[in-house]
Amino acid sequence: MPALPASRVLLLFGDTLSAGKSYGFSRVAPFYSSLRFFSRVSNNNEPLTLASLGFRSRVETSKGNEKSRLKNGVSTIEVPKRREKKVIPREISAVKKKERVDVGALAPFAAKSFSELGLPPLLVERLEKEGFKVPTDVQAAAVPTILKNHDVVIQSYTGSGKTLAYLLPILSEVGPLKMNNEPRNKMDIEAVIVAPSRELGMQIVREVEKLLGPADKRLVQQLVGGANRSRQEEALKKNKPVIVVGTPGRIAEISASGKLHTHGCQFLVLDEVDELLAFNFREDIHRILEHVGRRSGASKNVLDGPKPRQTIMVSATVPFSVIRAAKSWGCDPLLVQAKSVVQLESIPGNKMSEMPSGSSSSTILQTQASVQSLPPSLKHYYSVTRIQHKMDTLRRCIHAVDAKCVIAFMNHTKQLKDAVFKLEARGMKAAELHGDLNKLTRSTILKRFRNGDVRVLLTNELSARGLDIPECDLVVNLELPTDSTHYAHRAGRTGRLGRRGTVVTICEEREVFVVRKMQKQLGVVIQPCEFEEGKLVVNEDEKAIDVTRSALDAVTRNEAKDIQTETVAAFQSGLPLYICWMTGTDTEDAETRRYPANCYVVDNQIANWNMPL
Ligand SMILES: Nc1ncnc2c1ncn2[C@@H]1O[C@H](COP(=O)(O)OP(=O)(O)OP(=O)(O)O)[C@@H](O)[C@H]1O
Repeated sequence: MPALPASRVLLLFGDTLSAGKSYGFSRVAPFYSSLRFFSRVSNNNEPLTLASLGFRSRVETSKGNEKSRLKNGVSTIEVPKRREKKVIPREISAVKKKERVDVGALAPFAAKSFSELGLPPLLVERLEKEGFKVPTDVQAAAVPTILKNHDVVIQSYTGSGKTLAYLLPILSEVGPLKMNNEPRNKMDIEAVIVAPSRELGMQIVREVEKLLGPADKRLVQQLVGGANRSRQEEALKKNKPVIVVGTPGRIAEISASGKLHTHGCQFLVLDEVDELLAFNFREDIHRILEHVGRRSGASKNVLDGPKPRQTIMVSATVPFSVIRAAKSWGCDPLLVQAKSVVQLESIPGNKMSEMPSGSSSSTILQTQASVQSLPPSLKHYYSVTRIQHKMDTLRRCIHAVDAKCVIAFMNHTKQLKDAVFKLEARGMKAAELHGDLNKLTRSTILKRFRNGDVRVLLTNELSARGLDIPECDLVVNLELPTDSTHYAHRAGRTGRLGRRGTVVTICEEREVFVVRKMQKQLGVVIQPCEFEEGKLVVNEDEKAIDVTRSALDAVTRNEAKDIQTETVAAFQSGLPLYICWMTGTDTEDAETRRYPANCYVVDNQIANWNMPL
C-alpha cells in the first residue's frame, strides 16, 4: 500500500475484493468515477455540492444545457415570444395540443430585472415599489415558461421565491395589472391557488394584495378553512374576485355548493403539491381538478368552452408521486428549477412503480426529492442529549446561537404545551402553534411571533410548509421529523433568500442513525455539536467518526451514488480524513502501519474499522 500524502485524501482500494463479499468488477467500476471527481474538487477549491462537482442529475437534458449556456456572462437566449392566448379561434384552441417545446430556449438565467421577463410595465412598477428589483433564479426560469402557456412543476429550495415565480405570470394575465385589457366575465374566477394550510393560504393572499394595491385588493379572496364560510360566500358575490386562494376542503366545499364559478378558470396552482397529494386531501383535490377550468387535452369537442386551464405545481421537494401526478393532470408539463427547464417526459422512470425499490433510477429519484431542497447557506447540527434534558439543551442552544427568532418543532400537541410551560418558567417568551387552536388564536400568535413579542414558537408540522418569517434565525427539531422531506421543509423556515440560518436537531443517542440517514438523503452535512459555556462547539471527534462511518456505510453497500454523496459530505466537513477501502491482507497491512494524526482507516467491514491509528 502506498504512503498517504499529507492532505485530505480519499483512498479507495478495492479491486480485489474477497469472493465472500461477492463484489464483481462491474460493481467496483463506479468507484473510479468518484475518484475522478474528487481530483476536480481539490483543484478549484469551490464549495462542494454534487452539482459543483459536475455530478449531473439524470433528469437534465443535455440539449437544454447546451442551449442555455451563457456567453460572456450574458444569456444567449432570447425570451421567446408569448403565444397569443385569446386570438386562437375556438375551434382550433379546443383541439390544439400544446406544441412541443424547445426547453433550452425558455429561461433567461441571467435576468437582471423583472422587465426582462416579459411582465407588464404596471406590474414591474408595483414590484419595484414593494422592493423587488431583481428576479431570483427560479423566478427568471418560471415566469417566461408560464407566460408561454406551459403546465409546470416548479422545484427549487425553500425560501427561493417560488410564490412570486407563479404569481407574476398569473398577474400578467388576469386582474387589473394584466398585459391586455380585454373585458372579463365577472362571474368567473380566473385563478385558483390551493395551499395545504390556512397560514400559507393567508400568506399568499397578502402577497397578492401587496401587488394589487389597496384599491384592488378585494380582487383576491381567501377561502381558508376555520373562517366563516357564509362571509366568504358573501364576499365572492359582492367583490367578484379574479383570484381565490384557499385550503382544499373549503374550496371544494364552496365549489360543491355552486357558489364558486371556476369553469372558465385559466390557472390552477397547487402550492406544496407533494403535501396536497396526501391521503387526507385526496377527495377535495380530485374535485378541484375536475371543476377548475377545463383540463388541457381532456376533450376534443370544439363546443366545450374556453381554452384549457394551466396547471402549476410547486414545492421544494418533488418526489416521483408529483411527477406522476403532473404527467396525468397536465399537458406536456415542464419541470422548472432555478437553472433548468426540462420536459417531465425526459425524466426516467415512467414505469417507476414496476421497478424494484433498490434500483438505481428509483434511488436517484428518491434522493432527488429532497436533494437541492435546502438553501446552501444553512448550517446544520445535531446535539445528543437525554430526553429529560431536551428543554434545557434547547435553552442553551438558543443562547449559544444567540437566536432572536426561533421555531422549534415537535410532533405532538400535548408536548408542545409542556415545552412552552418549561421555557416560560426559564424566562423565555414562548408560544405554541398547532391545529387544535382556532383560526383567530393561530393568526394572533403568528402576528406576535412576527413582531418579535414571542422569541420561541413551539409548533408541529403545521408550520413546516411555506411559512415565510424572514427573521427566523434558528430552527430546532426537538423531535425528529419523520423523513428527510419533512426535515427539509422544517429546516427551510430559516435562512430564507440568502439569509443566514442554523438548524439544530436535538436527539437521543439511539436516534443519531436517523440523522445520518437524512444527512445522506439531503446531501448536506449535519455536524455533531455541544453547547458549552454559551457557545456552540462542534464535536470534532464525533464529527470525524460520523462522516467516516457514513462514507464507509456507502462503500460497504457498494452503491456508487451513495458513495459520492457521502464522501462529498465527508470532504465538506473539512477534517483530515482518510478512508481506505481494503480487503484481506491489505487490512492487516494497514493495521501494522503508522498513519498521520487524525487519520481514520476503515475497511469494507464496518465492524473492523479502526480509529484513530
Ligand atoms: N425577487 C425577489 N427579491 C427580493 N425578495 C424576494 C424576491 N422574491 C421573493 N422574495 C422574498 O423571499 C421570501 C421567500 O419567498 P417565498 O416564500 O416565495 O419562498 P418559497 O421558495 O416559496 O419558500 P418555501 O419553499 O419555503 O415555500 C419572501 O419573503 C419573499 O417576499
